[in-house]
Amino acid sequence: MSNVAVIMPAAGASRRFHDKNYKKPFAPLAGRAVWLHTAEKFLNRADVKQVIVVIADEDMEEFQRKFGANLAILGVEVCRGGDERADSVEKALAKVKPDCDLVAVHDAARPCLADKWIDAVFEAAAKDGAAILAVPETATLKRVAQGKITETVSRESLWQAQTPQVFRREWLMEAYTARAGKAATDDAALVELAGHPVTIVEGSPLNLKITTRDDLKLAEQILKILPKPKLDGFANPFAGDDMWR
Ligand SMILES: Nc1ccn([C@@H]2O[C@H](COP(=O)(O)OP(=O)(O)OP(=O)(O)O)[C@@H](O)[C@H]2O)c(=O)n1
Ligand SMILES: C[C@](O)(CO)[C@H](O)COP(=O)(O)O
Repeated sequence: MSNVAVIMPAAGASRRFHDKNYKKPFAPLAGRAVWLHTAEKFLNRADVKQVIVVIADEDMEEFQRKFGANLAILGVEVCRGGDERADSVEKALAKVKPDCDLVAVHDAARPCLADKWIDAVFEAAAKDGAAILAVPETATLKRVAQGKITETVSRESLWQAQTPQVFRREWLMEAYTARAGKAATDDAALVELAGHPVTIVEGSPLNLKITTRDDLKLAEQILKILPKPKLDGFANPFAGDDMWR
């Protein structure tokens, strides 16, 4: 069995979420914060040895006030994020325990995970060194400029990357060392650049990234149909509190 460290980026600005009360990782979803739903998917796994949630500087004080006691119970570590998602991952990567041979990066904004998808991408990464969940592109894609279509882009062989994205620790370290501040909207892009092949594991459109308020409504419905993770003795720290208001 691999020893997996999970990095959960939750330090974004949630600009597209347009909620004056909450950033999306902290928004209430079926009675608890989005990030807690996401963390739960990993916390009871025997192969997960470390969970690091990445929080923006501006949110750290409130986050610790609200969740500090539960973080200790759950063994979730906290790390300060950076300006870009890749900066946040890079900061957390420096805290990954050396005995973790795999590192899984999973958006805190993707709470709708099923164990079978995690199992599949972890297994593929253990075998191949790098693997990500993704779904085949099913829409017709248009390139647009000034509100007009300039090109219809073939969707042939196009997949939508998701997370978890899972890598041998040394490959991900190497990729981030070589990054030199380059922008990257996912971690696989940096591992590809470092010359390592990344295996695609077909996931599900249900593994939704919460980006807008409508996505939150969708996530609530999806959670109803996903198998629930078992989490004995977990106190719900989000007891309708208004800490993010
Ligand atoms: N500097 C950043 C930017 C993003 N993220 C995290 O990376 C995940 C995916 O990013 P995205 O969905 O783009 O979140 P935001 O950047 O917050 O969204 P927006 O672009 O609407 O501001 C989210 O869990 C987000 O919190 C992060 O940890 N640090
Ligand atoms: C990592 C990711 O979820 C894969 O689809 C996506 O790239 C995150 O992009 P965002 O702009 O940071 O949401």
